[in-house]
Amino acid sequence: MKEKPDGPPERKNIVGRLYKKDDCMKKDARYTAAQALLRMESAGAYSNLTIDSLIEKNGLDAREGAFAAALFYTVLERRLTIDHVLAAYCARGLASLSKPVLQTLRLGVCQLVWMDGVDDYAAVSESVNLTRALGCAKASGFVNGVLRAFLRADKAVLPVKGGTAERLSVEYSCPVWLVEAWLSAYGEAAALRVLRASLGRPPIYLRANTLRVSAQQLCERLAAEGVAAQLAEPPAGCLLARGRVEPESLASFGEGLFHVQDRASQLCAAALGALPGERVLDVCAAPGGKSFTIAEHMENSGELVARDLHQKRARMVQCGAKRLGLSIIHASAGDAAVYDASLGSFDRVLCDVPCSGFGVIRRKPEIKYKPQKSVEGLPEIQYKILKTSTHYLKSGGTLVYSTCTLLPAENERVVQRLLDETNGAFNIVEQRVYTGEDTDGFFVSVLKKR
Ligand SMILES: C[S@@+](CC[C@H](N)C(=O)[O-])C[C@H]1O[C@@H](n2cnc3c(N)ncnc32)[C@H](O)[C@@H]1O
Repeated sequence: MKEKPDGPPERKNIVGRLYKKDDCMKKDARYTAAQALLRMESAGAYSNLTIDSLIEKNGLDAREGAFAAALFYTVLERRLTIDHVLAAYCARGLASLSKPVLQTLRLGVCQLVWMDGVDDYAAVSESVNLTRALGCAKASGFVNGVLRAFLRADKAVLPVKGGTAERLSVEYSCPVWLVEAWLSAYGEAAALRVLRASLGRPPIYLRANTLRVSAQQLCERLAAEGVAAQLAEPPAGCLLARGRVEPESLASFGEGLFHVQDRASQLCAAALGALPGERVLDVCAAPGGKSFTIAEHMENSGELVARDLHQKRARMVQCGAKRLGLSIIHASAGDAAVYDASLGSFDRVLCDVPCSGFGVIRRKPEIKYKPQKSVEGLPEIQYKILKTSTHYLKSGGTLVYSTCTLLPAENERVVQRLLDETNGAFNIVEQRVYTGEDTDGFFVSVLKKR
C-alpha cells in the first residue's frame, strides 16, 4: 500500500457525515486518543497528564472519556506489537508514513484486535473518518486499504524473525534490549512474569494511616464509601482496592486515613525497621509515600528528615504529611549527592534513588520506550547518592537502598560497588528483587553499618 501525500482536508467522509475540524470531531474519543498519542511523541510527556487534560479540554463525557483512555493506553502499551502487524501491510515501511496517519493506523489495529465493543466495520470506517479529521484526507484510501487487508488476512500476524528476545519483544511490546537484559538477569520464567505484569490495569494498593485507623477499620470505612477493599498483608496496614477507584476523591482520603502506595513500596518502608523515637533520614523523599509509612511505623514519635532535590517536590511531602497528621516529618530541599553536615547523624537512612523506573511500566507505559542511552548515566548518580548517604548513618545503623527498576546495573551492582569500596564497613542484611505480578517491580537492599 502507498500513502498519498497530505493535502487539505476534505469535508465529507465515506459515510456522508460532515466534520468541521473544530466542533464535533473535537469531542470524539478516537480524535482525542490520536491527539494524545501525537503529543506523547514529544520527549518528557506523561501519559496520564496528556490524556486527562485532552479529555477535559475536548469536553468528553464519562463514557467517551473512558473509551478515549482505553484506546490511548492500549496503543501506547502495545505499540511494538501493533507496528509488527502494520509492517506486513505497508510495503514502504512505517517510517515513510506521516505521524497522524501512523497513529490512525495504530488506533485502527487496536480497535480490530483489542476493543471487543467495536465491530470491525466501525473500526475501519471510523479510522477513515479520523484520517480526514486529522487533516490527511488523501491518505484515507490508504488507511482503508491497510485495515481491510488486515481483515482479509483474518487478522493474521506474521511470525517474528529472530530469537526469544525478538519474539517476546513483539509479543509483549517491549524493546529488545530490555527483554534481553531481563532474560539475562532473571532467567526466562521471571522475565516472562515481568513482561506479563507490564501490560494491563495495575492494582491499587492503599496504606492505612495506623495512627488513625486499623487496616480492618479502613476496609469498613471504604465499604461505606462504596469502595470494595481487602487486606493485602503483609506488610501490616496494606489494602488492595477493587474495581475502578479514584482514592484521592474519597472523604476518607481528605480525612488522612490512608495514602496510595504500591505493596512493594510498603514492603520497602517496612524493611527499614524504623522505631518510635529514632532519627530517620529519607534522602529522596518526594512525593512522600515511604516517608509517610515510615513515620507511621515510628508512631509519629522521633524525627523524620525528608529531603528532595526540588523545593516544589519537598513541599508535596510536607503537604501529604500535614493531611496525614505526621508532625515528625520535616521536609526540605537538598541534593542527596552532596553531604550536608548540618543534618547530623541518623539511626536509619532511606535511599530511594531516582531510577529508570522499568518496574512501574504498567503504571506509566511510556517508560519502556526510553532510549537505552538515556538510562546509562543513572548508576553513577545512584552510587553518589548512596555513598553520600552512608556518612549520615550512625555506627550500627540501618540503610535501605531501593529503586523501582529491574536492571542489575542500577540495583545489585550499585550496592556491590559500595561494599567493594568501603572495606567491610557494611554488610547486607537482606536483599530482594520483586519481579512478581502482585507488586510493582522493585529492588530493596538492607545494609547495616559496622
Ligand atoms: C523514586 S523517587 C522517590 C519516591 C519517594 N521515596 C516516595 O516513596 O514517594 C526519587 C526522587 O528523588 C528525587 N531526586 C532526584 N535527584 C535527587 C538528588 N540529587 N537529591 C535528592 N533528591 C533527588 C526526585 O525528585 C524524586 O522525587
